[in-house]
Amino acid sequence: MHILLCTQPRDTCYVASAGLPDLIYSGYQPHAYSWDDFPPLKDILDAVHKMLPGSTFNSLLLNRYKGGNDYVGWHSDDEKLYGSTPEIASVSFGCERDFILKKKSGKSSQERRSDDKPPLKRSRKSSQDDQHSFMLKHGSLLVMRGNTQRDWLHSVPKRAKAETTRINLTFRLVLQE
Ligand SMILES: O=C(O)CCC(=O)C(=O)O
Ligand SMILES: [Fe+2]
Repeated sequence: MHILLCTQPRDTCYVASAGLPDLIYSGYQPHAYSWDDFPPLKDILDAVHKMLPGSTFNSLLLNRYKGGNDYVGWHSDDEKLYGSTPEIASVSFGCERDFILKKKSGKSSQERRSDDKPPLKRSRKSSQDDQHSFMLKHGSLLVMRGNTQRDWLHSVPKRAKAETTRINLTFRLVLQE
């Protein structure tokens, strides 16, 4: 008998308002907990709504990185249920970790240029504009919106020096039909 264990390289938990369509990402379909199960998370949601007037979030994907071996690989949060221009508010607590944004291939600032540079020059390795790194500190709020998920990948790579736990909360809006 073959047993296939699919585990993520960090701990996750999903919280969502009642009645939303199920979240399925990278082959996972997490159980949706209720906000009432976690009053402190509801308080943080209220604080985020106050910080970002005009934005609405109704779900939360929580990540726990227990140390530098825990990570999230390159991905974009472009699931259909978030619509074409998802807004994601990401709050971090605990150990500082690097958060890296990398432009998707075909979207690089050089490839997109419509000037008449020779093809050889144009196909050189991606420019510095195509990757950005942010150190996400305890208590920080990072917002991704617009075409970020369409045009960019992001990751939190392994870091040998990160010894303590980091908790990250990504608030999202699941659209309803
Ligand atoms: O931990 C982070 O800062 C990012 C988490 C993330 O990208 C995600 O939950 O989709
Ligand atoms: Fe993400």
